[in-house]
Amino acid sequence: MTAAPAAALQADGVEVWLGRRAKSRILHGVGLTARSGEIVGLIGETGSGKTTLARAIVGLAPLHAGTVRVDGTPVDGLRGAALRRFRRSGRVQYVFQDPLRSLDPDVTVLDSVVEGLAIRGDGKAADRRARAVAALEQVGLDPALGDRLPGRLSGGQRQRVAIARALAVDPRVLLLDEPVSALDAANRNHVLRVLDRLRHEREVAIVMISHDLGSLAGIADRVVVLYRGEVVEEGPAARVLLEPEHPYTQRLVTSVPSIDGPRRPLITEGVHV
Ligand SMILES: Nc1ncnc2c1ncn2[C@@H]1O[C@H](COP(=O)(O)OP(=O)(O)OP(=O)(O)O)[C@@H](O)[C@H]1O
Repeated sequence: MTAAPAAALQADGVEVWLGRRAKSRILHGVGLTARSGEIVGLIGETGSGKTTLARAIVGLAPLHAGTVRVDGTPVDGLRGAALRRFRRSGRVQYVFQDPLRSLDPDVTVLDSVVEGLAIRGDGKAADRRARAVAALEQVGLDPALGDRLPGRLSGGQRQRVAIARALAVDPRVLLLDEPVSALDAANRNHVLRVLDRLRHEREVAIVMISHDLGSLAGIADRVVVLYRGEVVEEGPAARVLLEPEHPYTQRLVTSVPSIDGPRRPLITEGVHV
């Protein structure tokens, strides 16, 4: 019998302390795993530590303890040139909650995606442009929008540009912080369909932080529940969202107006590109 391949992302025992003078422990030994092609929902109330966990995974928040592995290789202890090489490799991509933070307001959409490839040192300039156009098409954006500045796009379009920029470098792991919460229903559904397609086509592991449990019910395979910096429950999306076991998850789920059920079809009409 051959061993199962390592998860694309495996974080174990992640502990993070933050604060300038008086530091407080924000994460208390958190574990998070995502396999290729899997979408994992990360939920929890405001301040539970979701963003901090994503930042710790990409090396933006210091790890006090714990490990982060990508395809089985530890990446948390990387320093100096090794860390720069890992960052440049683009194997883990983090898309901020506000896509404007991921995008330079003075750089056109296409150049912004090209720039992500250039940082990685991928291919010749002409190849990078072709790959950037392909990435925009993959997220359902008309490449004609490539000449626009981010400020002249809708929120949904900007979110897709940020995802295209992250995807262009062929990541193994994509961390998305509230990718759909600020979007209207049509744009939300479009972004969700794009993610669902990409995990199959690109076999990327996706961790999706979201307050929008209805969206997660439609797309996530597994859900991890964070409460005050600890994982209190995790399991298949259907089980966690429809039959939560932990009282905290029960409160979280019942505070949402309606979850129609996992794997409900994503709405397809009214798409704005
Ligand atoms: N730089 C920092 N210094 C000190 N405390 C911080 C810092 N960043 C975050 N925190 C604290 O860490 C805790 C977790 O914050 P975090 O942003 O990870 O939560 P979250 O679950 O992502 O919340 P939200 O859903 O509102 O985005 C909060 O109590 C927050 O105040």
